[in-house]
Amino acid sequence: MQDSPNRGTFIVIEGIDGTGKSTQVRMLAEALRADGHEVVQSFEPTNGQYGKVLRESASTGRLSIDDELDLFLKDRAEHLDQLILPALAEGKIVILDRYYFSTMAYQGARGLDPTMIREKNEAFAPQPDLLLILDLDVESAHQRIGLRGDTTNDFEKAENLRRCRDIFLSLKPEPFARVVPSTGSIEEIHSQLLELARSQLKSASK
Ligand SMILES: Nc1ncnc2c1ncn2[C@@H]1O[C@H](COP(=O)(O)OP(=O)(O)O)[C@@H](O)[C@H]1O
Ligand SMILES: Cc1cn([C@H]2C[C@H](O)[C@@H](COP(=O)(O)OP(=O)(O)O)O2)c(=O)[nH]c1=O
Repeated sequence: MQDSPNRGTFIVIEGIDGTGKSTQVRMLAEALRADGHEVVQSFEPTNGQYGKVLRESASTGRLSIDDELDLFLKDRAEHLDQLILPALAEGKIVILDRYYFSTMAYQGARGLDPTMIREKNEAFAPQPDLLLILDLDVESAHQRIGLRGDTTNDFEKAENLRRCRDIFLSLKPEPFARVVPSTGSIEEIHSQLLELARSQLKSASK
């Protein structure tokens, strides 16, 4: 399936909240379209039947860890089936804002073993060709999204995100992963990501 000769290129952008993922996914997709590629951009959790339950749970009360993991897996399987794999089979570039590395990080930070989470995902979800991890300290990321860190809730969120960041950084040795510091300007980071994506596309076409 993923190894068909017409397969496109699968790029994933990850990082904790406020690192600039959605900004960079949009800019990267536009730049690659301007280069003449067909690009599909998407995000997880999706707006599909399982993704909706996950989004609603953020305001209606958090699910049990097992139910949460189960829904992220179902949402991803549906996303792969309906959008990601068909686009790759047609030779398109797919760019995702979050994928199973977010499950490793966030459900891992909540107490599950990231290695177990990875195995459950890789049983059905292909590895991306390029994983771009935007890295920023939790305080700066919080400032960008307007959290001040002066309530107990903010403090707990910060502790949790520090664990997420560490899990993302643990992926650094993977051959398909690149950690990009998200401390520069939006334009600077965009240039770095575009260069990495273009060199991936070049090596894939050899
Ligand atoms: N490199 C950057 N420097 C300063 N602000 C940024 C940068 N990248 C993004 N932002 C701003 O930070 C906020 C969060 O960015 P966003 O792309 O939504 O992040 P994420 O999708 O990772 O949560 C937005 O207001 C965005 O304009
Ligand atoms: C994809 C994914 C997201 N998440 C979390 C991360 C986010 O806090 C939340 C919603 O993701 P997202 O919509 O990307 O939020 P934001 O735009 O605020 O970054 O879902 C998980 O816990 N596990 C996962 O597998």
